[in-house]
Amino acid sequence: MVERSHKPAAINAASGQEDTAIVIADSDKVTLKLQTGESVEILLYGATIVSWKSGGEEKLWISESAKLDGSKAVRGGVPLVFPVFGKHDDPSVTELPQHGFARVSKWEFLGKTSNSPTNIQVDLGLSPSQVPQELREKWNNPFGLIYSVNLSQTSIETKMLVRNEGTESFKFHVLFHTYFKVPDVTKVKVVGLNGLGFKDKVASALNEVNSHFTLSGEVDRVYHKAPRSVIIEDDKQVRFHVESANLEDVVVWNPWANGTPKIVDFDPKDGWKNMLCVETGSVANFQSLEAGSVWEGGQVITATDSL
Ligand SMILES: O=P(O)(O)OC[C@H]1O[C@@H](O)[C@H](O)[C@@H](O)[C@@H]1O
Repeated sequence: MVERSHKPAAINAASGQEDTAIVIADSDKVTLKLQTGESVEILLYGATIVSWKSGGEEKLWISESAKLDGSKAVRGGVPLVFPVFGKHDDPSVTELPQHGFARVSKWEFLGKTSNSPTNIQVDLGLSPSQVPQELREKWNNPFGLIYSVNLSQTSIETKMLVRNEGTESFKFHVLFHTYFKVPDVTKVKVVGLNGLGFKDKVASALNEVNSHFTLSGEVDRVYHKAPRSVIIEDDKQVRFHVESANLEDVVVWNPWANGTPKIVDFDPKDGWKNMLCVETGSVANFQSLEAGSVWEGGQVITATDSL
């Protein structure tokens, strides 16, 4: 149970009238719905956002064979990366699996923290007792996470609060691993990352073009000290605006045709054409958190084609 001074009252069932925003929570999932039709679905497993609908359309890509039963991390939506990004040789995290344990732990629904007909927010919490035992032993730090998801008519906001509840400092990575749904990734431009230093995790074919890049092959890049604002657009229009707060890095990932056959739960295999991960986080360096301290970072994603 995550302790907090102003813990909201949990709601366990449909709480709204038909003319207002509602939150529906069951033992596996929390659903937020605005009266204007927008919605978000969050699995308690991993606190993974598995659907975001805005303007009548799904905005997130999710694999047709994604496991939604808590048997493995969800392939798609917005999985959460904590306390390590990828695999890392730092002794404090080296035993952990790729991307840590937040995405494979069952979170607690803490409740609804704001609500109007056009805006609704829920909080979810994770503490060590909810982390699978074998993983908890590999990162034995007393911590509390509070993950807030806020839905409004054209945007979602995701915020992570990390609290050190121990007597010694610890370090961590955190990342919102967002799978954006796009009509044709070969036409996508990511605007805002030009000229930045990055770590290339594959020797990829990537065409740098002035203030943006287009994709023409597998890409897996960690852009360090990225700007707060990144835009995903294609030949037709700006699709998404991603605005981050207190997050230094942006990861861009698409496995392309050669990469998807190696990912067992990636379906259809040509689904890479319709997805792009643009992931805001703090992963190039560790954040260090003193005993008793709190860190917070987040992002707002606006679906500009719904405006
Ligand atoms: O297959 P996973 O563990 O969900 O990771 C997917 C990808 O996640 C990205 O964030 C990483 O940069 C990639 O290297 C990785 O392949």
